Parts: sequence; C-alpha cells; structure tokens
Amino acid sequence: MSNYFSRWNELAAIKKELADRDWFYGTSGNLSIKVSNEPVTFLVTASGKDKRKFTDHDFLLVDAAGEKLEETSSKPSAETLLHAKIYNKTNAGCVLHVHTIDNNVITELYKHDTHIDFTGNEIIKALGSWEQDAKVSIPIIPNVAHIPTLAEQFDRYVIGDSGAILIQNHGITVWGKDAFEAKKYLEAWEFLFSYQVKLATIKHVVGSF
Ligand SMILES: CSCCC(=O)C(=O)COP(=O)(O)O
Ligand SMILES: [Zn+2]
Repeated sequence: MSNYFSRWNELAAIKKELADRDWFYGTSGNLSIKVSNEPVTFLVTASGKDKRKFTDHDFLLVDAAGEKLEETSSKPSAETLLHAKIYNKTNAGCVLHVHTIDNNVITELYKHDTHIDFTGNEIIKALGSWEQDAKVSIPIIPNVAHIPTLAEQFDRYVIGDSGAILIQNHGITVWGKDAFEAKKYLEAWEFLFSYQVKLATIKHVVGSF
C-alpha cells in the first residue's frame, strides 16, 4: 500500500508540472503510473476531469485490463486501454498523454507521412541518442474514436520500455521506465514539435514575401 501512496504522489507531482505548462486544454490528457508488476496494476487519471485541478479523486487504481480496483464513482480515463497496452507489453513505469497545439499541428504538417524524423538538434540527447547527427523518429497513427481499435493500432509501435506515438490531430502518448524519464521524453518531443512548427511557419511567411 505504501507503494500506492508514493506512486500517487509522484503522479500528482507530474500532473502539476504538466498543468503548469498548460498542457491539459479542455479536460484533455491522461496520465498513469505503474504500482505493481505481478499482477500489473496502475494508477490512472479519472476521466473527464479538469486535470489542472487537484483533488483526492484524481487517480484510481486499475488492473491490466484497465478495470477499476477501487470502490469509487470516478471512471478511469476513456483512454486507459492505451496505457494498459503499454504496461502489458513493456516494463514501462509511467505513461503520459497530452494534447498540445504543437503536437496537433505537426501531425497536420506531416499528414501524408507515417512518421516524422528529427535530426540536428541538441535536445535529441534527452531522448537517449548521443551520437553525432543522431536521428529520432516518431510514428503518426490515424485517430480513431473506438479506443480498442486505437489500442490495436498502438500495438506495432509499443516495442520497448520507452517510446512515443503521435495520434493524428489528437495528441502524443509517451512512456518511460519511470515518471522522471517519461516526463523528460515528453518535454523533448514537445520541444522538437514546437521548433519544427515555428520553423515551418517562418519559412512559409518569409517565402511568401
Ligand atoms: C476532452 S479531449 C477527448 C478525450 C481525450 O482524448 C483525452 O485525452 C481525455 O480523456 P479522459 O477520459 O482521460 O479525460
Ligand atoms: Zn486524448
């Protein structure tokens, strides 16, 4: 049970940091953290809440199928199955999903592509690639309202204990071995998206003069 409370506090701290960044527009976004391995259980944000607010009902414990393990009127995130897919396939300890303007716009900029490659930026080291001219790549999958189908689309890209997937005009899901790593990766990806969107805008405006 002590693990439950320490994980709860860890997730609440991440939620606060992402709220301070204003990454929870219109109740969007969901976060989770693993509590146990055998069986797999994890804390996940309650569905439909304003994630910038802080209450005793922000998270609930669910099992490997995303079913709640607590007596509560709260519902687990509508996207809990996406988190469950990652915990069931990997040793990830934390999964973060946010909708930002930049992570949506970039999927529109690259709407004919299945992935986006980034190279030539120092922040790539935060994603674990330290070699000269390192390239990182993130897949883009279509947005589907039926979450079990979306979870199936995740499947082929959930191949390691850390990773990230962009969902077309929806948001990003990032996972890592723990909360620190997942947040670091999320921030690095968002940096790259923002950089690319700004650069494309400047090039478009300058090019039109
Ligand atoms: C309000 S945005 C639509 C749902 C969504 O994509 C999301 O991230 C939040 O859903 P949740 O059930 O986790 O609140
Ligand atoms: Zn979402």
